[in-house]
Amino acid sequence: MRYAPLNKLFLRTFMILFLTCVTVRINLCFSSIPSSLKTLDLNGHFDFDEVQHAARDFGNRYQFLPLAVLHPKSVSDIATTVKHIWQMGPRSELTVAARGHGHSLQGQAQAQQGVVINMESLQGPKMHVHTGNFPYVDVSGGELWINILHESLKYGLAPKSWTDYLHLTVGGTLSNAGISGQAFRHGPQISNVYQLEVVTGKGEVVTCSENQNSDLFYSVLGGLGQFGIITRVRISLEAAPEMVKWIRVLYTDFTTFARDQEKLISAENAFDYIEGFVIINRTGLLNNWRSSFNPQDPVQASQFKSDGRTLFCLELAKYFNPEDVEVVNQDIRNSLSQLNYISSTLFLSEVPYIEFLDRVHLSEIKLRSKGLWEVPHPWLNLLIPKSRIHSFAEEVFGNILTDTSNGPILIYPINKSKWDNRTSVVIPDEDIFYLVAFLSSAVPSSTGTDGLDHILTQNKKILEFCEVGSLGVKQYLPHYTTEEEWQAHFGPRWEVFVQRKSTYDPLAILAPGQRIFQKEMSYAQ
Ligand SMILES: Cc1cc2nc3c(=O)[nH]c(=O)nc-3n(C[C@H](O)[C@H](O)[C@H](O)COP(=O)(O)OP(=O)(O)OC[C@H]3O[C@@H](n4cnc5c(N)ncnc54)[C@H](O)[C@@H]3O)c2cc1C
Repeated sequence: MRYAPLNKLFLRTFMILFLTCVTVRINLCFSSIPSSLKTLDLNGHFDFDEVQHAARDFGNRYQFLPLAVLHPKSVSDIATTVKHIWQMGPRSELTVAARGHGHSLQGQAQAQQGVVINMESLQGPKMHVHTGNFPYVDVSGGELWINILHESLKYGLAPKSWTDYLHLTVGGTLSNAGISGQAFRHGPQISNVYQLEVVTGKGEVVTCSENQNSDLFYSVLGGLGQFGIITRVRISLEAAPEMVKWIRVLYTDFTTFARDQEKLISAENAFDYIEGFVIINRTGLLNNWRSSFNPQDPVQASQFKSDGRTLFCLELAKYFNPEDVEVVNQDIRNSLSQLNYISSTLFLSEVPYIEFLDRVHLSEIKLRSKGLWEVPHPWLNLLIPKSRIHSFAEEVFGNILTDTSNGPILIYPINKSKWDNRTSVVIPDEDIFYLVAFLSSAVPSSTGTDGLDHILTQNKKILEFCEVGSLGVKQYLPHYTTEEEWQAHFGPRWEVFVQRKSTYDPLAILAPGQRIFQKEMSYAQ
């Protein structure tokens, strides 16, 4: 009893000393992270001050401030940085996000208090086009698709599979899939890659392909950046056409529209690009088209009324070279004669190939000039099995949405046979599935139907409808916040995904912005 006060005093002193030591250690640990990065021997450099831009993306809704931005000049800069963080082990919280063009929607290319790697500054070997029977181009993982197009066209060649917008990086789209109107024939961009060079979560530089380190190759394709940073890519090419016949026709009946789309994606050589979009309650639609398209029958087209109607536009393209124009015109007439669109709504245009592929950039320039590009983009991209697309269309285009004034809604079918099930991407389990993309823009601080809250509520209703009806829908560019949701997304492939993570990025250093894993392999909240 006599010694009790003394014991208490000793205990208190000990606790104060202990807590002080822990605090100093933690502070030392955090303050030493930037300085330890500063000691790395790099060709490029770290920026610890100008980091705000890396906390933004196209979605304009999520902002996670990194500790540093690496501007790599070589692959070894990336490998050195990742290896350094890997060697620090679980005692450091540091994560690494490769940032392509930052066109993610919910912070997927960001890293809270981590390192963001600005992939566009990677200056690997110059882009190199190989001609011959199986032409291909070797590019940096941070290269923009528009630059690849320009370079390969110098050799009369071009990649086969695209995204609608080309100011995205190769590494960014290959981490998802890369889908556009050519996917029905060539598959997504991840089906058109021969080889990758990857920096894994341990900082190893590995070359992989179908025959070499194939598990890593397929893990990374569609892998949401979880297994490695893509530093170099070999992309398959084909002969590029000079010109494109670009066609639009309208339908009022969804069943007829979908039947024609499905007929076309199964036809041998009907068209080179097949997409579609939904238009609800739009005034003067065909009149607006006249700035870039010519109506086949101007008088009838001028009498067509789009107001108050739900319309489905089939968008087609046929590639050609000028010397073949007669044959191509005949082919197009034949293909169109087998479709059941509203005849007065046939609109045609003829544009250079490059202009066709880079078409969304024109809209970007217009929107930027009006200050409407850098607004919140609450996009929702869904892959819907063919067997459920009719109930989806009936409910979503008939009930949930009352107009399409917040942005385009794309809808088109894709052949599953063109996808490789060894990649990490998750798609519906049917031979044909539809991409439906709600590409909404929100007016900042609006509380009306063009505001963020309204659009998010609509997205939620759409997702709830899919969930309740068990439509077997998969999100493309997926975004979830709980482990249960990620598990449900991957379904039976979850185990493989986790296994791949523990093989290639066991400390969960890479792509923290996807919020699938947390460092040390525990899962996101
Ligand atoms: C206007 C617009 C149009 C679009 N059109 C289409 C379309 O038609 N089809 C389609 O499929 N998609 C489309 N997208 C979506 C687009 O493909 C994805 O958002 C893509 O991730 C953007 O590429 P990015 O270079 O900006 O990637 P970022 O947003 O920078 O990164 C995306 C993810 O990939 C990871 N990542 C980036 N680079 C690498 C790398 N080198 N190695 C490993 N991981 C990496 C990031 O960490 C992040 O997790 C469009 C997006 C926009 C904004």
